[in-house]
Amino acid sequence: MIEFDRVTISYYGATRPVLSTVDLMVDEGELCLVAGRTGVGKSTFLGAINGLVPHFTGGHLRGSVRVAGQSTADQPPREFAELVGVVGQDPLAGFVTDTVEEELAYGMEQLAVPPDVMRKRVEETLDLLGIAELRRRPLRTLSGGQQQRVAIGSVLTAHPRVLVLDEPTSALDPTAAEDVLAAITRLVHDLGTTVVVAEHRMERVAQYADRLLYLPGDGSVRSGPPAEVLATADVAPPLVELGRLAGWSPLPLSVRDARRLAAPLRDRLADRVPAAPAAGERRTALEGKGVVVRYGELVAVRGVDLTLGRGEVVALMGRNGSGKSSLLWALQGSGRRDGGSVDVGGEDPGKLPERARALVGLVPQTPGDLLYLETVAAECGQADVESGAEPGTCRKLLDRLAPGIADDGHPRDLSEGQRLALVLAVQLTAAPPVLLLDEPTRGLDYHAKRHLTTILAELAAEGHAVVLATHDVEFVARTVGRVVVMAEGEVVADGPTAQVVVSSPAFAPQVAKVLAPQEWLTVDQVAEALND
Ligand SMILES: Nc1ncnc2c1ncn2[C@@H]1O[C@H](COP(=O)(O)OP(=O)(O)OP(=O)(O)O)[C@@H](O)[C@H]1O
Ligand SMILES: Nc1ncnc2c1ncn2[C@@H]1O[C@H](COP(=O)(O)OP(=O)(O)OP(=O)(O)O)[C@@H](O)[C@H]1O
Repeated sequence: MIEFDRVTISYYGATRPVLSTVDLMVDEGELCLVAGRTGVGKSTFLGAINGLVPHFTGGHLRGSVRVAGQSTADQPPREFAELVGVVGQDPLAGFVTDTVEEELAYGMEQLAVPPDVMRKRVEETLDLLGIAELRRRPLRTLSGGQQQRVAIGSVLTAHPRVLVLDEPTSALDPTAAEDVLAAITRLVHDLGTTVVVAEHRMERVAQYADRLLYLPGDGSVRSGPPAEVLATADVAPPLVELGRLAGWSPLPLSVRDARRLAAPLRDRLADRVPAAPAAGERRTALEGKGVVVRYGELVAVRGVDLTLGRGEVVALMGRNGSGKSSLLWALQGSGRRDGGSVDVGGEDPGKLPERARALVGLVPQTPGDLLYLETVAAECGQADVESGAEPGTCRKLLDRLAPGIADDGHPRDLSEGQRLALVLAVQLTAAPPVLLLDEPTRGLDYHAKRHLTTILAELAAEGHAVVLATHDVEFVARTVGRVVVMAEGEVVADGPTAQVVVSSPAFAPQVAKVLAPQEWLTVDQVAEALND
């Protein structure tokens, strides 16, 4: 169905090609997971399938890419729309209409699908993605995860023969991610749709994949059965790491497979307890009382009380649309706040717009909005100057999160994960007393996330308070000491990580599911216990 014949892709100014002489065949009805470290070229690879690369992104392609026998060189990407449906990394950028319903119908209108069929598919898709209530909503008023659902829905309705998805679950809550993947697997089984999906959170997709396309970073693409390729890949989901640690073969890709192998490991761990983080006496860094955020009739945050201690790293979790981003912006001070108070060291950031950024930093869901200079070096230099940090501070942080980014590159040309890493580095350089991060792991590989965990722990040790709104349960398990869960604008759970996540079907990390009823959260904890 998809055929790469000696494909080499280079961007201008780059020292080496992103892909080099790649030969590859993907059969009809296969579900392929594309994986590799941040910035290796996953989006470039996906873009080549419908000709977006190089037609829209610039760069140069040698060799040929064919889909269902048609070459991408001969036709512009829009001619491929009937054949290849694409969901990009930034849903908002891909929207062409104003409301949810219009967006779901748009693709079908272009293909002249009869109105009665169109109606039916729109209804099915609204239900499938749990967005029926949002049907008349303007797209720009949706939460990040709601937008991502619409973006996926609008492509599914057109029933393309090939579906290309770039990090399709990065903004979805764990349950929604499972639903979307189930819907996609159904298309593969029922309609023979061919699916190519890039995803950093491999734990969400690996078990559904027929094949793994792994980009090691040297321009090649390694292709094979997921468990086989993962045995040596330098990115792997927690289950695979646990399997490597315990010596399981074949490596498990689903929790169910892992549980079957796990009895001996549970026995070895039976008399150990996971090391618990020490919770000391903490001075308050931020106190929010009765915070309310309204958008017209809709109350997004309903009188939330939240106190953050200095030295705390806290995760804010909860379904898409439960009010996490709204709460973060209200706490930061530049977002809406229709009631309640926020106190940071005796000041209210909402009443001091010019001071707000110095008191509370926020990395938004679309981090690129914060970048406005021409080069990576200029952004880093500016961050050092503005924060009074030693020259080179920001660049060092960036290198820990995403190594190898050129100084003279334009932030616009960075991969999604690289751009997020840059914005994180800028904010971490400023290091205000309170730091709020909205979904800070999109586009980041497992190594980058490990470094982020360490950097946040260092900040906490210096007395900063950090809150991350996230759906990345694996990142939460290794990074935070406390989890706050929101539902419909209210806080419904607040406590130590293990207590909140272990027994939750949605928020439990893979290790907890495999080793339950024991309360292990991460592979590192298990490794440490086995070494004792
Ligand atoms: N339009 C462009 N011009 C110049 N360089 C680019 C362009 N697009 C991407 N690059 C560079 O090419 C490399 C591959 O980028 P790509 O977006 O394909 O990576 P990725 O694996 O999808 O990354 P991520 O995991 O962050 O999504 C990166 O180093 C990036 O900086
Ligand atoms: N500008 C707006 N106008 C109207 N409604 C809005 C607006 N911004 C957000 N909402 C709604 O408020 C609710 C909370 O949105 P918010 O972005 O805070 O959720 P979230 O928990 O961060 O979601 P996600 O996990 O998807 O990012 C959602 O139902 C959303 O559709």
